[in-house]
Amino acid sequence: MDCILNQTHFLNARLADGTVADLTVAGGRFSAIAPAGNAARSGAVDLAGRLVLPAFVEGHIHLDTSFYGDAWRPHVPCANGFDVRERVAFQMRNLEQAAPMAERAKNQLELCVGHGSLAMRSHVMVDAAVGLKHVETILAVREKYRDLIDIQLVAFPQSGILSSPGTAELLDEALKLGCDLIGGLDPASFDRDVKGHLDVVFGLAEKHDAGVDIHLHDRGTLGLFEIEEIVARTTASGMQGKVVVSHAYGLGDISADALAGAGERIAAAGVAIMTNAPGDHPFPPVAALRKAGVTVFAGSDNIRDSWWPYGDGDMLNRANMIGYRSGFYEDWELEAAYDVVSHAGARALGLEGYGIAVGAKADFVALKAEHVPEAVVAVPTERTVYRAGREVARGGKVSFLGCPIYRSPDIA
Ligand SMILES: Nc1ccnc(=O)[nH]1
Repeated sequence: MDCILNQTHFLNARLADGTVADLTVAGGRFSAIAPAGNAARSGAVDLAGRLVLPAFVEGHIHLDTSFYGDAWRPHVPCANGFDVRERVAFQMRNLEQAAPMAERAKNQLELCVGHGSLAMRSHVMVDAAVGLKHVETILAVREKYRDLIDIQLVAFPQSGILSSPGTAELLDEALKLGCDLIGGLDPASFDRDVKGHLDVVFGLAEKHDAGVDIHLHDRGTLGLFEIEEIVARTTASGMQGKVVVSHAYGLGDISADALAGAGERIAAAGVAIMTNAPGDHPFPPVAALRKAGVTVFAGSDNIRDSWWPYGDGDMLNRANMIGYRSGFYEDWELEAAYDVVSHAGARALGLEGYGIAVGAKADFVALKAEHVPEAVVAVPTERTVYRAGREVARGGKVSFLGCPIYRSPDIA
């Protein structure tokens, strides 16, 4: 195979709208999409009716803290109900004996690419104890893999901001080093100072023209109150479309009336909500929020780390979990579950050139399914993943085909 082939044809691609098309890729982007049977055939890849979807969007992961690919670490429950501090203590104890962070991050990253994600957002912890060590390591991993996957990094204050003196300065530094977004963590229950916490977060966002992505585990009306504070700040600082509340468990256990008003306000502020439909936690009502116009997207979150032993880096499986927990049965609902791990994720992350369209990046997955609803319920494992029109993974494994393609100059 010609590794630096600039133009490629893909024949007989089944698109999400049910049509079968021939796709032409030039310079890493789709240059033509025509009804099947029209493309030039020499050197073409026959997709034989496989469903072609844009690569999935892994919208929330922790590349620095997974044990995936390392020794199995049995889960240790919190002593007295969910407690972030306990989870972090467990994490730090175990990380001391774990394989080097770059190696664990690579294992996780290849797991995600293997399943068809070619864009991701990773939170990377910053606190007084670890300083910028995690950020520096994950920045280097991102650089190494930049031609394979697009990675956004969030400077994440895992030990709070006000309760971990020096963290605000470290977050500032992390943004200077190359993090794209500023994170946050339960301003009420963790730092016990919603205003003080958000002052730092939005202050740094403004200073660095960075997006915001806040971890919010706080439940019920406390969680809702914090979301409303974030919504107000977003509007006041003109940051519509650049702010995310991750987890937002509070939206999962409030009354329908409270939710209706909140959904409208969240949508109006352009604040997106990330959920992974986590095990036994209440989670945001995906259908109701989407109906209100909120961008709801998803991520694996933790993969085999201190939080839980689950996680497989497969966003199609995540769509299945989200659909299952949401009680989605009809085709349009299954399509919504798929949207959460694809187009909605692209919108939340502000990705340029996403989709199967002329001019879009040729980052896609070909899989054996009749259509999107079937893909969501069947979660086919037989998939081929293409980055800029070149095969990079097959059957769940990154397969570089021995080509030194990742330095080729025509990949943006
Ligand atoms: N779900 C979470 C993962 C990692 N850190 C957190 O605070 N929360």
